[in-house]
Amino acid sequence: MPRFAANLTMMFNEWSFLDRFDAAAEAGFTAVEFLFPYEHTPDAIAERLMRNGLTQALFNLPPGNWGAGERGLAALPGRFDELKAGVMAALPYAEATGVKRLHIMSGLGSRDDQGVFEAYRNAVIWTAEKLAARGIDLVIEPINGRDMPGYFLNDFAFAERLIRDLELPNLKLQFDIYHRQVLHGDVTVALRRLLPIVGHIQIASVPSRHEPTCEELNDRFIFAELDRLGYDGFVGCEYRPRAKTLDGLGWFAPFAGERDRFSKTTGAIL
Ligand SMILES: O=C(O)C(=O)[C@@H](O)CO
Ligand SMILES: [Mg+2]
Repeated sequence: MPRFAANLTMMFNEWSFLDRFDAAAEAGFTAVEFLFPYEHTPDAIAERLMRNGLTQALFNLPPGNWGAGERGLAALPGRFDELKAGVMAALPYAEATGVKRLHIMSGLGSRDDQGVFEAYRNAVIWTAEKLAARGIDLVIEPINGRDMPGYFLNDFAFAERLIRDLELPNLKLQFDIYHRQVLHGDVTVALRRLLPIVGHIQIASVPSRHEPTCEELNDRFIFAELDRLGYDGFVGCEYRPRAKTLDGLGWFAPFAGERDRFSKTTGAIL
């Protein structure tokens, strides 16, 4: 059974950010993820995780000026110092939450521009090495251009090539099933092939990005396939609820008891 992580940026928006942890645990989630924790202190986030017995599955490194349209700094030549400062700013959050993987967003830019490519490659190498020393994986996620026009990392084959070429043991793929289907399709075969380099998975229905199990893909088949493949990582529920979050959790009901299957202290499957 997949270990689902509620995405607290998209789900449980009926609650204030910190109260979303309590609501997700109450709904049966054992893990959470979100885009950015940086408006809150590391201690405040850690306290909510602890109080609710939740595992922090993932969050993103600082993305630059999000409000001004920036979507990461890695591929932006001339912003390397700022990227490094962002990584350092994220480390106290990683330590407080115990998270084992962080997502680096590439930012906007053309993959055909050599300077942009080199900036991205260097940023990924520097960050992966910095995180390796702390036992944390770095994940990169191809994102489709309909949701994020101009995003540099918009191709699974490119991401795969980079990960395989760099041979950094803690550099992995964030396989967002929603983006994969919009970009290329062939979800199941891609999962089978790429699983050895996958560090995190996310799910939403296609094309609406609402709750899974109701549109283009047979999500239940994919969940069973992840079990068949022996995937033991998290599946982030990165979807926008169609209406109220709790009203849309029918798809999750068969999985909501999973919290009893994991040791809260070791994370081991019981
Ligand atoms: O958009 C997505 O998909 C993500 O996973 C985010 O982390 C980046 O916006
Ligand atoms: Mg995603």
